[in-house]
Amino acid sequence: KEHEEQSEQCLMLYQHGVQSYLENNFDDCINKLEEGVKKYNSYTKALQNCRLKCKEDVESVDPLYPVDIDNMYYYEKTIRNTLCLIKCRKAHPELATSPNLRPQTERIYDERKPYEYLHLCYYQKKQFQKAASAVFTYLVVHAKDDAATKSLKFYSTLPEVDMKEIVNFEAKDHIYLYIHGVDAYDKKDWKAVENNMEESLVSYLQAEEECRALCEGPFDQGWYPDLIPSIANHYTFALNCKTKCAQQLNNLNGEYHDDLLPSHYHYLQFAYFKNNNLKAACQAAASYVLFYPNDDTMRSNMEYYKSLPKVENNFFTPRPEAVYYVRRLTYEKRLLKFIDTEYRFNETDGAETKEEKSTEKYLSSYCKAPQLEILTNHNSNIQLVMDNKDLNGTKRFVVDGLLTPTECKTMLRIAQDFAQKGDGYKGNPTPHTVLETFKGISIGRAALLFHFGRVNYRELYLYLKSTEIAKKLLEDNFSIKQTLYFTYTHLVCRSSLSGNKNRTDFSHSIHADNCNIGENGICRKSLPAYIWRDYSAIIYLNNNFDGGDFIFSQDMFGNFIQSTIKPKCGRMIGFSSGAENLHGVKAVTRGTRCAIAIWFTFNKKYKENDRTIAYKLLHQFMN
Ligand SMILES: O=C(O)CCC(=O)C(=O)O
Ligand SMILES: [Fe+2]
Repeated sequence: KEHEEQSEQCLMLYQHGVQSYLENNFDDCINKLEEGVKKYNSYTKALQNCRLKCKEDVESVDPLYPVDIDNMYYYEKTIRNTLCLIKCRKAHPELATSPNLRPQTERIYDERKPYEYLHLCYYQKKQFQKAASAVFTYLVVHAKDDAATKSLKFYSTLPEVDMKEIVNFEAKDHIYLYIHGVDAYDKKDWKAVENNMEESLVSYLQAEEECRALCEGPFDQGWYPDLIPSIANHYTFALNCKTKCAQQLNNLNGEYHDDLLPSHYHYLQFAYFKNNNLKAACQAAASYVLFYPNDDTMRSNMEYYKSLPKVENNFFTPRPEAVYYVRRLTYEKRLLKFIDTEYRFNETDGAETKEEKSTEKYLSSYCKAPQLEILTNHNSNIQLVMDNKDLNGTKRFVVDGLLTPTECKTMLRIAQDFAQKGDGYKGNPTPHTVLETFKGISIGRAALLFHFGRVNYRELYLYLKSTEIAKKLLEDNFSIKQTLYFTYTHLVCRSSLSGNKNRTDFSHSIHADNCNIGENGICRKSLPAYIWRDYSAIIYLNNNFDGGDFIFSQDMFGNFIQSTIKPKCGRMIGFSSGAENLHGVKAVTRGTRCAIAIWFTFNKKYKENDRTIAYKLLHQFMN
């Protein structure tokens, strides 16, 4: 259909291509996938061009009034820019009919999925060289893919395949220019280094602008914030996307070069020096140190240049594009850091109300979320390792293997990057003991960070999935028939502030999760305790710290310890939240101990609404 959305078409072409492959229809597979890639690339190219051109166009127009009041220059520009974008879209057939690609479509093409099948179809049609290049293109983005690696190895043994001719079909211009530049450097062809590196630099910066332009797409706020917050939210979302562009560009055919952009200046300063262009050499050196101010090698190069008779002080002016780049980068980093640390979504409203300070306030208007059924299909590596008897009590158990080491690392990364001091405990950074800091990130905050693009969908998915498995394990082990609801979920880390191994205080003193132990030892099920909690689960993520054992205790002072559980990645403790399960955490005397703590309730009123929002956001994203 002619008017079918571009996004639909790209998606369909991919799906049909894969289907054709499965049906052994290899010609059709090649046609569909090639066409999909072509369509996607020409669509994104057209979109980038419009956005970049319009931005440039509005810069050169005089404003309607000669004085800038109330930031009106800025808004006038956005209004002009919008007009320009509308016209530009109209002028491009592929942009006119469909405003935007769906995230699912973007993911398929950005992750080079078509090449995963395309190479197999090329192979079947005996187009071996193309097959090798296609699988190589796929490998550039999926370096660890086993099947693809094996295929490339196999193709390279075929007599029809010339290893030197294997190319990355999706390489941006700077990739091969840079590679040629490095080759020229090895061959001491300084003029060629100069040319290739200068060209590569221009291409790199251009590619980065294009990538950034693609980030200026739509953003579903999901609710209706005021003018300023909606500008801020949308901008943050785009900004976060933009900061990831360098990552893509630094992938040099599968090898990741963190310093790809600055290294251009490194090569250039040397080439210019060899070509006797001292001024250009000094400028390149000065540009390099903008990125790495403390680089000893470059500093001493500059000292050496300074000592040369013909060199003047003003030679050491960094190049304008480098100055601009580094300034922008610095500002953007500061802004994102500010957002990460200062945005608090959880003002407290007193412990008597619900414990959860709901994300709902910020993402209101979300209601019924479709459940993602895949979530509870867990692997069979989970094993019961301790039961009531082993733990000396009732309604408690320990399982291992809930998370893999990689999954633990992912969760730890979220905690490291985004946990806030005292989260879940009214912002108190040391709620349990002054000798440790306590940081947390609730499922609600993770969902918001995902919404703003700071946490990716795999991470949020893992957070949800692991906690869903915990729920299933509780239900199975305790044969729970009633509907059990999540009431609060947070990922918390406790970090030691004192190396004293003889500490006698607790990281978390002995308590029950749903009542308050009084002087008389009786646990009162009244507010401000979290009386609605019925079950508790703790999933551990690491063991590279000292202390931090979990204990079940008969008394509130820890004089009669019933059992001790050492945290480790993938271990989970499940127990009922009442006085029958007094427990605590021994002091953490070195390092950081992270865990996901989850509470459940039978009382629907205390259901964790943030979780519903998280599902809804994830669902939207995946569809
Ligand atoms: O982190 C743990 O092992 C237990 C934490 C705990 O008991 C709680 O947060 O209520
Ligand atoms: Fe507890």
